[in-house]
Amino acid sequence: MIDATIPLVDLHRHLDGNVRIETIWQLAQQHGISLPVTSVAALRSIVQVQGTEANLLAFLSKLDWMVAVLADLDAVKRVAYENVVDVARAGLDYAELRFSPHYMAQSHGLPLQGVVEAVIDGVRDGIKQYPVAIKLIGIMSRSYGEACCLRELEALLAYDDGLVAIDLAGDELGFPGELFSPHFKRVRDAGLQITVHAGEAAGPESIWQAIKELGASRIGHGVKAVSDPQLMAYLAEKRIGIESCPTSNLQTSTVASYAGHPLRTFLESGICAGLNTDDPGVSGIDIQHEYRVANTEIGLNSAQLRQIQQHGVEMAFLSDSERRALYDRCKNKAD
Ligand SMILES: O=c1[nH]cnc2c1ncn2[C@@H]1O[C@H](CO)[C@@H](O)[C@H]1O
Ligand SMILES: [Zn+2]
Repeated sequence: MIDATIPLVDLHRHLDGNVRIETIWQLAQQHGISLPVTSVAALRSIVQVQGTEANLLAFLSKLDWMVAVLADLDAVKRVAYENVVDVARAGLDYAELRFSPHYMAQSHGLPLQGVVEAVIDGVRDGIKQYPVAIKLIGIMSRSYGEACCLRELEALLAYDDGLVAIDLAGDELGFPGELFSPHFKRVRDAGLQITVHAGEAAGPESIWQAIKELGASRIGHGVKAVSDPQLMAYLAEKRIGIESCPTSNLQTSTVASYAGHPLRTFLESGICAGLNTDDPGVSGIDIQHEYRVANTEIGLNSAQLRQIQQHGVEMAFLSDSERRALYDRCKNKAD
């Protein structure tokens, strides 16, 4: 199902949505943070989504447990490091890990720039020990408003050579993209790439806005694009990459069932769509799970799965030489 000759990538993966349950438990003990449960097993049942949530915001509240235990910068660094280990153990060749410094900092009032530095440090330590390639995407958490996102962006831009792109995530309905036009002007001026969560909770107009006003060259989720044929044609023509995350979409009730996921329609419309995990720790999944459901539930055949895998490499924020190196490494591994 997964082709060993094509690099396996995960481009939409929140590292602050992937804190290990055992790590939450240990950090809570270490820092005297009280949890509403008395065992690791019970913790799993409240941190991981069981079935589906009513909407995006209910799903996002699950991540709060993961950042509630980030009591100091060592904890942030640990989580970043463990994310690299998880990427390697999942059999991925390359991942883009995204994180929101404000979201990670807010529970314990950590310094924003310190958080960015700790994430970069933790990832650097991880890739010294594991044979994976990683790039980082900085997130502005829109749910905290424009002013907070500006501070968050400034902390991220202070380390712009450690990042490949900026994203906008959180409450898409409550905080529409137009509030963040000035922010993305700064991102474009800094020469970073842009991906935006759009068309997940809001409609196709949010995707148009992300592309035309904010400058997104990739879209996170983009589920609602299917209701706008003109947009579908535009996405295909301009090769705007769609970062699909089917299990996340099911768990946030963005789609009612896997069968109702638009991934197949994206492919059949010539759109460059790939498969990703979003918040693997919250969803309790890995990338193999997403390929499996794409096959058995969404109904993609093996040629389509291969195409999806290739799309991931195509839309990765890599230079052409980095992309070639990734293919070469993977080919050597398969030989
Ligand atoms: O599926 C998602 N949709 C929108 N926002 C998300 C999703 N998953 C996580 N975050 C948001 O990303 C930041 C942490 O990286 C937080 O703002 C969290 O709410
Ligand atoms: Zn996401």
